[in-house]
Amino acid sequence: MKEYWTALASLMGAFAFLQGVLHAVFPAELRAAVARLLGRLTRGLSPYCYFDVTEMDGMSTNEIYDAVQLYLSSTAAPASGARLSLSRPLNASSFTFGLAASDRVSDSFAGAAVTWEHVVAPRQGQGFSWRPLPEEKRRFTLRIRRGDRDKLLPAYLDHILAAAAEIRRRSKDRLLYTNARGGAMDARGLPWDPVPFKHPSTFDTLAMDPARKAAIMADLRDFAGGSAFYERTGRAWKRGYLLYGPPGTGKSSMIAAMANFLGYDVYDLELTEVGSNAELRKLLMKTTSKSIIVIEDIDCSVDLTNRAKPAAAAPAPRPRPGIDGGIEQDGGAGAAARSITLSGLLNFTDGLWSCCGAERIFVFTTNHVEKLDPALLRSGRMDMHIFMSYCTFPALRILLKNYLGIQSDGELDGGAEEAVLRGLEEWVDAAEITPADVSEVLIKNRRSGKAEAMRELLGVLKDRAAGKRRGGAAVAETGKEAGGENEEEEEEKRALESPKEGKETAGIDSCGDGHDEVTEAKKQV
Ligand SMILES: Nc1ncnc2c1ncn2[C@@H]1O[C@H](COP(=O)(O)OP(=O)(O)OP(=O)(O)O)[C@@H](O)[C@H]1O
Ligand SMILES: [Mg+2]
Repeated sequence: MKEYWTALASLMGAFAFLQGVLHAVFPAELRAAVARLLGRLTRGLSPYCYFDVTEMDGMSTNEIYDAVQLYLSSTAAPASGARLSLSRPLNASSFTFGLAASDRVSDSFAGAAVTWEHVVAPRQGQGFSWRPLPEEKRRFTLRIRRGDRDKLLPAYLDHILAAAAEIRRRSKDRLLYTNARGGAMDARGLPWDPVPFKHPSTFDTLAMDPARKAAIMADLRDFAGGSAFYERTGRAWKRGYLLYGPPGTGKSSMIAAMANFLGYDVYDLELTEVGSNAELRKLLMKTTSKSIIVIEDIDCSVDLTNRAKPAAAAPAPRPRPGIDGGIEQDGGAGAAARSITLSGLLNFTDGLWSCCGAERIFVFTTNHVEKLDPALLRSGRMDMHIFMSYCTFPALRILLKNYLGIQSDGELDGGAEEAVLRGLEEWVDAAEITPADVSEVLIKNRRSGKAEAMRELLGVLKDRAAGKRRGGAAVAETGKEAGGENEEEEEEKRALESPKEGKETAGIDSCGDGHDEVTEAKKQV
């Protein structure tokens, strides 16, 4: 036994000596070349071929990497002993399984077995870069048999991309992206910050006229399933919606309902954070398909009334980190080139750049549609103009259902409650109350029981209608003093005599078929 240990020790000594000599005699480059050659030889003899899916593709993120990660976490079977990393993004409702570094999972497709390995290596030396890169290099390596290559590629990758898209759509968690960093990119080359989007608004809870709601839902359904139609007609697969109306009528709630209905992510584009048309284009290019790109309060964001000249009166974008990480100063000679113009925005929604992805919806909201440039409202840009009106009786019924659980008249106890409901029907239009205000009253009083809550609401409606009537009379009086009443004011006064006749109609105007005009909120008072 002793001789055995002595022989082993001298063998190891000889090996260490030989290694020292090799290192001294052969330079590092030569040794690396030999290692590469050996690697190539063994790969040449191997029955498998390998494909790397890296996390970063040059300076941008690789969509296939994200898709593979999502697909593997839900479908592939971890090899025995594999380690899965578990994570849950802040506020997300479910866990995400990921493959830990250097672990493998197996999968099969079209009768062929494949293996995925997750390889994580530290990034060596950042080198020169406009922005910091992730500290680790990550990639998935796909191993398939040489004979299966034609059968699997590209069909297997298409399958993974489709499956990942479906998983994303099914998952309850939408993502809400914001561009709070201006155009500055993060380490993965994205100018958008995602947070889980869990807005509970749906078309069921949205208070608006059921016929109009059904029309919007049908339009969205047609859009989402319209891949063949858009291809056949040569149209870009995108659609624009303009939501307009007073504050608190449900414009933002409608956007959330749209996202939840279609299973799309939402990009909330803050125009005041965007310094130039070029930056706007970059933001657009970094949005994914199946998404809703929202610009809220478009009339307040930037001055968009003149196509030709840059936005001189626009709120000045604040100094912010530029794309290359430096601080951009606004003002001076380059300021004009660094502001958003109407034509820049039109290109964003309608120009060639708007087609750099598919299945995207643009939604603009405003409280003052009359302030918008007609060019922005032209058909093809905003295909559907949706007026979000004050609360009507059908909308009020939905709020009564949401907050008090009143589904139908049959649930009301006979005379008294029924009478209050009829009172609500009679006064709701004249009160010109927003669904937000109705919701407030119902939330405040819901603990006192439905009868009491409805009575409170009726009181509020009557007070408001009386307030409007007083306001209207004062206007009429001023008119008289100024030289006589005109016919319109006469009519207004007459209408206020009876609340039922003072009614605001709401309209949806689908302009996709060539109508140019915005449906105005017609006040028939
Ligand atoms: N049509 C509606 N249906 C259901 N709830 C509504 C509706 N409109 C408003 N609400 C309620 O009022 C709140 C405010 O509504 P929302 O933010 O959607 O209004 P908005 O039209 O976007 O207002 P703003 O113009 O000020 O942005 C919502 O959280 C929701 O609870
Ligand atoms: Mg809003």
